[in-house]
Amino acid sequence: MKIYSRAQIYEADKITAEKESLPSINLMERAGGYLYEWVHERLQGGKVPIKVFCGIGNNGGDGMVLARYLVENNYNVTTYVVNYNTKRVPDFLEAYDRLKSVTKNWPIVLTEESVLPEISPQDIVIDAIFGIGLNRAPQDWVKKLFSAINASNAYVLSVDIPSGMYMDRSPEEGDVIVLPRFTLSFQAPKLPFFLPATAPFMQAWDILDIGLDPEYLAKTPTDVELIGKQEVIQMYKSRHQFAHKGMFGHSLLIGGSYGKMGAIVLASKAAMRAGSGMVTAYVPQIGVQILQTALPEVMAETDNFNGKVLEEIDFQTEANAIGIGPGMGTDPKTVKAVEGFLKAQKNPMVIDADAINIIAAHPALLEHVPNLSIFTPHLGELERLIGTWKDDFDRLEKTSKFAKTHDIIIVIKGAHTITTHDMKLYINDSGNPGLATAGSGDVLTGVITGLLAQGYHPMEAALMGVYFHGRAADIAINQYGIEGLMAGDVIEFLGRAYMDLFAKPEEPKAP
Ligand SMILES: NC(=O)C1=CN([C@@H]2O[C@H](COP(=O)(O)OP(=O)(O)OC[C@H]3O[C@@H](n4cnc5c(N)ncnc54)[C@H](O)[C@@H]3O)[C@@H](O)[C@H]2O)[C@@H](O)CC1
Ligand SMILES: Nc1ncnc2c1ncn2[C@@H]1O[C@H](COP(=O)(O)OP(=O)(O)O)[C@@H](O)[C@H]1O
Ligand SMILES: [K+]
Repeated sequence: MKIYSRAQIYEADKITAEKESLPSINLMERAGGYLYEWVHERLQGGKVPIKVFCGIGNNGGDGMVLARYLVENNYNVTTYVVNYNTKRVPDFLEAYDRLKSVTKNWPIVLTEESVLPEISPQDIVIDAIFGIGLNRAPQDWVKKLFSAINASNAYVLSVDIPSGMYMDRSPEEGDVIVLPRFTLSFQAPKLPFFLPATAPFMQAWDILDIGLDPEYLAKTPTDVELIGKQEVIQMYKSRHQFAHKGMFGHSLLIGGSYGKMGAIVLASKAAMRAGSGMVTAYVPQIGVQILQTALPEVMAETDNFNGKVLEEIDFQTEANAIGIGPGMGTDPKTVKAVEGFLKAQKNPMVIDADAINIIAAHPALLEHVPNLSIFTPHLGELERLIGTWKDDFDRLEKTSKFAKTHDIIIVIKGAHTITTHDMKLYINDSGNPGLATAGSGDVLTGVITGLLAQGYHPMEAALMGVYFHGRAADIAINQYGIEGLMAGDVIEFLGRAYMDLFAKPEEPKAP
């Protein structure tokens, strides 16, 4: 699913109005009408007090239209104009006049001098104060209103985006954002809904299709995309009846060290479950027995030393894809081995954990990393690789520039893992906090390597791998719960994640 920028949303608004040869107030009427339908479906005429807070821009206009419908349908509504600016936009003013024409209870105008209204926990608050147009800090009295809404315990419904949330920067000290129970966002989700500093404000949300021009939406390329089942189905290649293991590639997982063999065991097993035809693990000698006992399906290769870490990376396996890093450690001998290994590589590979740390500490090695290689850092590893950042948006910009400069793919792991390549961002839509457990990153490395070995393009392998990893965890928590989930369980549910791609949605239960 595409995620549009603010400029693209404004453009879509404009084109829609032009194409339909209708004044833009009609689009606002439509948006407000859909908001009303959503609210009415749930309230069914109930007399709960509804307080509609409207700004003086287009977001406020949407709120005014909703308020008018509520008044016309005899709801118990009080409307407020949060008059944070003297420049009320024309469509807002039109929507304001239309509301005044249907009721004697005109909206209450709030200014810096006003006493803010009492909001009780029994109220429903409609937050239509700021939309995607917020571009500077609101005045203190407006922030006080946000805080009062948040402190009220009322049910808060935000229109389009919680007021106070920016489209292009994370909150800073002193910022206040409305914390809604639900957000109804127009047409498509917005980027901050998925970023660590702002996603916590999106406890529940849905998209309201307000009929923006489908042609514009379809043909406009976006810098950001949300990757879910529909996108992954299009990448997936099914197997034919006469398939044999030679067709699905040989994965080589390099890593492990004394006390950390589990990481490479998990990665190797995950590569098998992801569908790799064959898997070999390249581990220090002390790890061979552990690996072969744990995973009879996986072959082992080892170096010519007898130490606790890899001292050499020199293998016979003719691998279709290599994943390096899990459990490897950063011993100086291993660093030397990785240097030698990287210099000999031509094909894209998966670079994780300590392999990232080694490259971060020796940036000259980046020059030897094959193009389209997939780095899978968590935030700590990412910071070592690219340096610090100011906020979530700055991190995305710096990471995508770094990936572009070195022609690599970077998978920024986290609650919504974001993959970047060629200045585009792909946000993953699966996964849950059960994955915040030791070893789940090693599993991801195995899955992506296994997909790469099967001939998927590195971008497909990265996006599908992240999706299946998260989806497997989503299915697995039905059995293990979020707290109980372990990395190994995720591997066991990878097959179910594949099957789920084509699962029919559940039939509605008979009444
Ligand atoms: N396609 C869509 O998504 C549609 C969007 N519409 C609505 O339009 C909204 C965007 O409207 P606007 O661009 O008018 O913006 P907003 O209504 O979000 O903001 C209002 C205005 O306040 C100004 N402003 C920003 N920060 C301020 C601050 N701190 N203090 C004082 N003034 C400030 C801005 O310049 C802006 O013009 C969307 O969020 C949505 O609710 C609808 O009208 C219909 C269609
Ligand atoms: N709260 C969360 N929601 C969804 N996915 C998560 C969450 N926390 C972590 N993950 C995922 O779990 C994995 C953790 O990887 P990593 O930090 O490398 O763990 P480890 O080093 O223990 O293997 C990543 O794929 C990450 O995206
Ligand atoms: K809002």
